[in-house]
Amino acid sequence: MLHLKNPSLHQDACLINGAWRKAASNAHIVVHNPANGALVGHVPDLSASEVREAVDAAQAAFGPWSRKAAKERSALLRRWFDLIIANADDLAALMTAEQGKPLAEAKGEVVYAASFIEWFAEEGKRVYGDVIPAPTTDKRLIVLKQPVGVTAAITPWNFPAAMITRKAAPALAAGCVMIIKPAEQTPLTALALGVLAQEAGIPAGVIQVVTGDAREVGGVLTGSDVVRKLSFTGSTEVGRILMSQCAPTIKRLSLELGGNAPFIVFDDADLEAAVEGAIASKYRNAGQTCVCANRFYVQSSIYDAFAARLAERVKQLPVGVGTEPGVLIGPLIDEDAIAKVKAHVADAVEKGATIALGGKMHALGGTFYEPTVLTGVTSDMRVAREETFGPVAPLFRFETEEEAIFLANNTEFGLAAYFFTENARRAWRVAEGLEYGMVGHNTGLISNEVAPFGGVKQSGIGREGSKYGIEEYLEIKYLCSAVG
Ligand SMILES: NC(=O)C1=CN([C@@H]2O[C@H](COP(=O)(O)OP(=O)(O)OC[C@H]3O[C@@H](n4cnc5c(N)ncnc54)[C@H](OP(=O)(O)O)[C@@H]3O)[C@@H](O)[C@H]2O)C=CC1
Ligand SMILES: O=C(O)CCCC(=O)O
Repeated sequence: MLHLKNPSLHQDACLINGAWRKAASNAHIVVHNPANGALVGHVPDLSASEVREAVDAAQAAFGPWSRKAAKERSALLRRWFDLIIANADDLAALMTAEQGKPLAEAKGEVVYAASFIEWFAEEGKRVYGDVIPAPTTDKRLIVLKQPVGVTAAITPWNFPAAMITRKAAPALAAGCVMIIKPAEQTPLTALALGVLAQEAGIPAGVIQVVTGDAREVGGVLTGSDVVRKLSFTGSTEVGRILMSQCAPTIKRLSLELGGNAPFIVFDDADLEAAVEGAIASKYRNAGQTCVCANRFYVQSSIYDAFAARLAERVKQLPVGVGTEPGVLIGPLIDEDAIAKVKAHVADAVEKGATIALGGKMHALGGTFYEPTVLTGVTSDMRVAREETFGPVAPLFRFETEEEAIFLANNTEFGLAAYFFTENARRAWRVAEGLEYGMVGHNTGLISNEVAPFGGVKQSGIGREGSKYGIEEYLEIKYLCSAVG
């Protein structure tokens, strides 16, 4: 049983037009704790017509919200930020219960999630237009920035809070309104954020949270011509479907999709720093982030030393239920996730890889998998091409810088890449040669609210966070005024 200081955060209804609503049919979706399968709660399985009510409410809310002064929207967002920070312990407890990540990591995510609201509350006040010198004296040319309108977000289970605020905060700051559909595994954190948004005084219809069957809800949101933009974080496969569903109404899109992040360790790297960077990048959220290192390319002359040290350090990572003190690796989200990890490891071993550490289910069973290091990994293995989304570090060997860059880029994905070298000239060559939206040099952690997050190739479209993130929610209007 989950005990929260503020029990109102544990919602079993959706936020539609300022009211907390269950499905008229009483249908609901059950939320389980991935650590033990226990019931955590349930949320409405809304019908398409109930989701359409949210779209109508958003349409009605857009005008008044967009006409508020940016400073007034900013103050409301700031209040939302303050409430999230004040309720961080409860939000983290909810998150750990439904998502599984260790409590300290969940609290870290709550603070990270809040940081987007704080940042965009400020950025909203800095949406500047332009005055363009006209080619003739009788005209004045002005560029106005205006909110896109009604927007929708479809978000994943791996970051139940941050993937919502990274979308909602710039949307609201820009003057847009947003309907959010969280993942079915982690809707409770999303609803709790809705409770706090309402408490902050954000008006009815400006932010709404709907839960239900993904295809049905997604169908309404993508099919509506009232919804002018969709922001999605999740798999590339679903991103493709949503992109095609948005085509008939020519919606604006932000897509933050799958990755296959390379992590390159050159022989001139600080080995200890590279090992720590590898742990931070690979084992965060038990390997379930789109920016997690997925392929380790290690230069031949240091391969054995790096593998041995990495295995030694990974062995020290405590695995367990996220509420237990000191745990760093929680369970995977569900049976499908475990099946994928097992299949990737089995495929690698069958094709000649060696298990240096782990490589099997953890003694806790369920969806706990041992943090794993594989050596002797080659390009014909599934781990080279597919995102494992689990705590498995496959180590490939390379000889030259050119080869490392070629191998790193040899994928349809292009989200995050990492490399370790102490050589400044090489650092520039490699950073520029990597076909990725984000590159970490001598670090395994790159995410924060002030930097542009996003990918190239089939990892997505658009950027979130940073001064660029708000542009995704703004339209440019050109005004030509004849004065002569
Ligand atoms: N880029 C990233 O951050 C993420 C990448 N992934 C990758 O995707 C793999 C699968 O994870 P999974 O959770 O299935 O990711 P999905 O892409 O299936 O889910 C992400 C979100 O999309 C929704 N969704 C799924 N199908 C549709 C649809 N047809 N129409 C509208 N919305 C839809 C989901 O809803 P619902 O939960 O209700 O089904 C969820 O809210 C992972 O193993 C990982 O490789 C996963 C999560 C995040
Ligand atoms: O996996 C994801 O899509 C969430 C991104 C995590 C981060 O912001 O670093």
